[in-house]
Amino acid sequence: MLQTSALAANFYDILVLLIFSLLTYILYFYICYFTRSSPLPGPIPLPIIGNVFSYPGDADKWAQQLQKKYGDIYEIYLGSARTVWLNRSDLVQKIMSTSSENHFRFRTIEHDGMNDLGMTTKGLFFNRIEEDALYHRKFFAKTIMTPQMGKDAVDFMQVAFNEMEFFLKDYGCFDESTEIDFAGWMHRLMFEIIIKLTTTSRVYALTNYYNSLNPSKKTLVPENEFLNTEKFVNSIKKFFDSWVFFLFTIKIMRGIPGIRRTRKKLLEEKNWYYKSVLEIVKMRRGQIEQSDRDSLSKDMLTQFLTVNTTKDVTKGISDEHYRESMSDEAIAGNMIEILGGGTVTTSNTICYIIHHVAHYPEVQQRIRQELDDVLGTDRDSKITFEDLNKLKYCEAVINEVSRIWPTVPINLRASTKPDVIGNHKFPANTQFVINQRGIHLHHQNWNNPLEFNPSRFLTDGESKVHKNAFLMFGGGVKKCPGRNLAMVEMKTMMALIYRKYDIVLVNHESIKYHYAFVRQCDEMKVKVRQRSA
Ligand code: HEM
Repeated sequence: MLQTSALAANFYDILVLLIFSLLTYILYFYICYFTRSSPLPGPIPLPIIGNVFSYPGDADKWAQQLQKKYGDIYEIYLGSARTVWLNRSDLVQKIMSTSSENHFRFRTIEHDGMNDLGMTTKGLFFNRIEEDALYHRKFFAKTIMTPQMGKDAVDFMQVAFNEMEFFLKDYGCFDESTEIDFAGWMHRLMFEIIIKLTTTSRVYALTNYYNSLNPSKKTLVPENEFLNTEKFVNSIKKFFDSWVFFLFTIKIMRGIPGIRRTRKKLLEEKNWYYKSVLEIVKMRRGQIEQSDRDSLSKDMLTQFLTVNTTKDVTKGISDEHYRESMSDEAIAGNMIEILGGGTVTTSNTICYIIHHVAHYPEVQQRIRQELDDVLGTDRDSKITFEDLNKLKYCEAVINEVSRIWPTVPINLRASTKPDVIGNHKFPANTQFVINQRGIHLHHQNWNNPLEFNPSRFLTDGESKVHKNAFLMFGGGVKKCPGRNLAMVEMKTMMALIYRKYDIVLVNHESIKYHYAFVRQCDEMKVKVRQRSA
């Protein structure tokens, strides 16, 4: 009896101590919060979890809601980390500067979520080893950014598009009643293209997709490294889902049972993707070892694999810091980002172009006029890289769709030095969130910002006036290194589609998508017809 009451007293003491500690912590938290330097408008955070309880699962929607309520600069706490959200072009000027003095060199501050996902020591996107990331970017400059890459892309896009046409015909897609998921085909097409351009391999992603839709008609696929392209394409989509999960789900929440299961699944998926790419890297290394240097292709994967070896096919990529060859793990880390970046961004943007243009017949008419003028009236003629440079209106359409409905609506940057932005002082290691869509639709930057008007991007349009008001590819030292390739791919695709086909949307109203850092089109049902006019 005595023991029980002693236990109860102990329990009571512990409870009081816990409550006292908790209250002290809450008091301390709010004293720090209300006396913080450079306070900005924003919702009052809760201790430990900050403002994440009001995250609606879509950072783009959240950013627009918050901008309406708190203006062009506000703060949000993700857990205990303060993040500063910027919504006007002049506020991002320093971040988007191309000067070598730009100290906004990382996407995030030290981030336990991205560490958990294994992204902060590899690749480019979230790599916090600055020298590594800068070095990896050099490979883009020597491969993806070159005019030769653009030329190869135009040529191969036409081969892959012909294959897709073949399957669509066989699928009965030109019949009055057949609907196809345009997004599904685009994801496979762009995956095929980026693999071919960066590794020289063919992987037959369209054939595999066709087989998956048509189990009775198995078309044979030649032997290749990426046999399971369906799994690859789905893993790439999940890879981007995992970015958002690990960015916005704070550590303490990742331990809660249901959420812990999601974390586990996403990690498994990412690990499958990484390991599968790693196997391909190892296989290619084995092939290179058996080959003469002169017989090697100069694709991106071969450049990664041979740099600083006796079979080096790169031209001056290595620098004073990098005298070693690149490890298979580092190469796989780069490749998963390149294949991911090269697949989901362009394929989704093409879907959004089709969706928007379908609502503006006069825009479609003008696209066709330009295509007829530049490419002639033979709708099967070969398209060249030089032709694409003349497609100024098509380029304006791509830009206008991306202004109104950017595929990457929100961007991230962390400072490495103290700085002043919008008259507010921020210490080093401040996390900034750039509301790219908010900037694209800001009335201070654009006339009638909600109006869909591609002409604003023509030479005599208004777009040249506004610095940093258009951030389709981001800007500054981390600006998208795939941008030239992406523009070539999208213009080629527009030419291939609009000169020959009418695409009829099944659902005119809304786009079925979810936010995964990239806005991912989940499905876009369309009917495809031979061009009528
Ligand atoms: C429509 C197509 C595309 C869009 C809208 C797009 C958009 C973007 C944006 C907004 C960023 C962030 C830039 C910044 O932080 O300032 C980015 C980064 C990046 N993109 Fe793209 N991108 C596209 C195509 C591509 C392609 C085709 C590739 C690869 C072949 C690619 C690879 C990358 C990589 C590796 C980064 C990370 C750069 C770094 O962190 O240093 N992107 N992209």
